[in-house]
Amino acid sequence: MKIKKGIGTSNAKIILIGEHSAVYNQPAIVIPLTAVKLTAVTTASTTGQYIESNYYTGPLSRAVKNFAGIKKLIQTILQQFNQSSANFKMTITSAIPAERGMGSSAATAVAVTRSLFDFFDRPLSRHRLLALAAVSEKVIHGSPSGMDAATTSSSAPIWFVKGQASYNLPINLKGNLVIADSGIRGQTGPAVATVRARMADFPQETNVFMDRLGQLAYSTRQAIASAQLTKVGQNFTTAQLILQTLGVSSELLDHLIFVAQRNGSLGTKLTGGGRGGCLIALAPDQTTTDHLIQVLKNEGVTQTWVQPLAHLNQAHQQEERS
Ligand SMILES: C[C@@](O)(CCO)CC(=O)[O-]
Repeated sequence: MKIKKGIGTSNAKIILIGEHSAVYNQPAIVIPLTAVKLTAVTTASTTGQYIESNYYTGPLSRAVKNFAGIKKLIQTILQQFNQSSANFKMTITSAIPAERGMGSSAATAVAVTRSLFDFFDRPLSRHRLLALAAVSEKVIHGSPSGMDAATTSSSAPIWFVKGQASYNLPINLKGNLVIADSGIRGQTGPAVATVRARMADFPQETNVFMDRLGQLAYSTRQAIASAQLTKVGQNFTTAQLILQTLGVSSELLDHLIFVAQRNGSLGTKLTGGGRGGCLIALAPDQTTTDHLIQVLKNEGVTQTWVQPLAHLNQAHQQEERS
């Protein structure tokens, strides 16, 4: 007899521009890293509801802390299916490092939702998928823009504005995006809370920064479409200065970004929630890419990924509109 399996997958995500300002309805440009995947597999069981993953292994009922959002998501889906006491085992395997600004929590929510819908043979619209992913993302920082789930569930780059993902993002760039893990956990929740507090205390000044980040997203969109790699790089660097001023960078990130700039990067910034996690650097060619990776590793970077920018154009052309 064939054993029933519910399978869900998702990708890592990298924010090119628009972290934090997306929470305040400014546009963002976000790409999936389709080579860095997360998979959730649900199978039938006779012994309750069991989770096996890097974050938590054990009965679902006992999951706490960093698995609380996913626990709430699973319970919400089971409730909607009238299957609250269904027995199953879910195995989550991930190549996305946790808490590094690469969308690990949203990717988990997306793959878990897809896996459960597949297991119970239910159709899943994109709209419903994103609404459910928000259930767990809200537990993490209260006011998710939704762009992490929109991107980790996609295979094409996204122009994200006011909760709406658009795949109409023409890309005409050569060179490489180098992604480097500082090795320090990012802190999306505290970073979002810092910006929220700043917005409450200094609304006018903080809104100026948000507007500027929004303008940089529009400018980057234009530069991406018209092969202006240098302009994209300048925008990355300007965005980093604003993110630093907002208090979401860190000494280590600032140092690594400085090193990348000194070694051929056309523009370098943190990516994701910040306070740790990853940085992105724009390399115009393979020699610069290899050099950047070497110098960043010499400075203690723990892991690097390279996204060829020309591939983003192909992904855009095969864009999904489900
Ligand atoms: C910091 C933030 O802008 C991106 C986190 O990857 C939060 C969000 O958009 O939900």
